[in-house]
Amino acid sequence: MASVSLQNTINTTPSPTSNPLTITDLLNDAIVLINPTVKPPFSSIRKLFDHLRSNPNDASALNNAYPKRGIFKSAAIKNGLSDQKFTIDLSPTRDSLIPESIRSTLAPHGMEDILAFFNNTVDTHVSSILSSLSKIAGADFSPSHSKLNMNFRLCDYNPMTADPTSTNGCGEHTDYGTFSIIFQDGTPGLEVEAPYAPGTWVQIPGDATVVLAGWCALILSGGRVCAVRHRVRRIPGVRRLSAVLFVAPDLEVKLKPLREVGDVVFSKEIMEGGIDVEWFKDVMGKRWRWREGNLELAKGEDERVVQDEEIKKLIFGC
Ligand SMILES: O=C(O)CCC(=O)C(=O)O
Ligand SMILES: [Fe+2]
Repeated sequence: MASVSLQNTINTTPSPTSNPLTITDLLNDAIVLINPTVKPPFSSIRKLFDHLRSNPNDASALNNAYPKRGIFKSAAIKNGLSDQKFTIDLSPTRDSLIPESIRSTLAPHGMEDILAFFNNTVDTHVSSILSSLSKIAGADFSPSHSKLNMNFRLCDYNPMTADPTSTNGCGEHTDYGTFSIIFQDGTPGLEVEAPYAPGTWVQIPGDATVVLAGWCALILSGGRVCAVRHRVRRIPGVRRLSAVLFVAPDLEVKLKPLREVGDVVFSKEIMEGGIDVEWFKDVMGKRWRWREGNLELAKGEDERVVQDEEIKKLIFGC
């Protein structure tokens, strides 16, 4: 993505001196930093996580509103190998399934503020980001995003997990959808891989709000938009909160380039439009739920396969 405003405070691993590229070179085309008009209500986010952890009945009632996957995920309490974080996964659909009685129980614990924040962010930012992506792609993204397929995620990188010493907050991955907006509470930890220097991780300042693109944007744009790998490193003993808005194409959209392909070679399946967003989300979802500790793989499924490698095979055919 274009026009990245990067400060000198961004550090890379390995250190910038060992790399001939400047920081701007490293992340240009990868992310955009925005100055959001609406700030996340981090005190409400903290309150809601604390409430759900100390009131298991309310947590179960919330999860029963969406029994397919649950809403409050706390596998990291028991699993020291998964991502060491708790999450609350909301969406407009999930929101509409939460019974009034649970909503009013959770309202004083931050829920209403949080939903209002996400709805406000959608109204303020989504269509302008879709227009920017359309410009970069040279193709209109709005028809494939007419229903606004979105998810709202809250993350709590809490020191009180099964492995308090682990630095793994969120393993490296690329989001499946079109773009994600990541809001942070001021605590660093988010790192982005430089697209033209694989293996070089750039630390994003903790107060930055970042827009990064996912696999669907790369495919729809014919390779003109980068899908950006990122991860979160935990600082042991330090709590970090984030709020993420994920935007993806409508579920029935065929995932193929909207115009002729740029410098990228896509698999036959992609070029023929054999994969739709719903199927792709399902395949991706299985891997990320495993990484997050919320899914056991079936016997014979290879736990060592890295999510991004599997997905690259599907998209690029090798
Ligand atoms: O917490 C963050 O800063 C990023 C989380 C993330 O990348 C994700 O949940 O996909
Ligand atoms: Fe992500």
